[in-house]
Amino acid sequence: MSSQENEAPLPEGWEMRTSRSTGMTYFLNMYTKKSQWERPEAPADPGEIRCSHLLVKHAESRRPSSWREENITRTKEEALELLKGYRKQIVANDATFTDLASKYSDCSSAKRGGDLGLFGRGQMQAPFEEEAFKLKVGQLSRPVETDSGVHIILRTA
Ligand SMILES: O=C(CCc1ccccc1)N[C@H](Cc1nc2ccccc2[nH]1)C(=O)O
Repeated sequence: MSSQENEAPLPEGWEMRTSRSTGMTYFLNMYTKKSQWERPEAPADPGEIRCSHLLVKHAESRRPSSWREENITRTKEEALELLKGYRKQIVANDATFTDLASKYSDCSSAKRGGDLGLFGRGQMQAPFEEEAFKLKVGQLSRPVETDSGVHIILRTA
């Protein structure tokens, strides 16, 4: 075992193993149970994560309609301003994410406080996935734009 292998701690979610057949060191992703020979440089991809989101749609949204508003006419800029206001309230603890998502999210997940359940890569629109998989559990994203509108995302698991 070279000195390099037992030096700096491994990124989160990885463990070092020794192959029973070859005695070689390999690295195991503790979430997906996938192994690799190369020493990982980044935290292990969790495979699936769980998030809630608050979506504010606008006139250019793919489907400018929701349970809240049959015909959504606000501009993208107005949507972003609204969303920043909600984010500020949440960060200042003046309101909870669940409460604001339930009241104001233009996604059907509003009925569940914005909860989208567990999802893996390849299931959500790319900008949403990219931001969501960067979040640590409990972390709230900055505003993210998708074809659906503008979102803030809370990673819950
Ligand atoms: O696509 C859905 C349903 C999403 C959902 C997933 C899992 C559980 C519950 C809802 N709603 C769209 C709005 C929308 N666009 C999104 C893009 C990314 C993530 C969630 C999104 N929600 C819409 O209503 O136009």
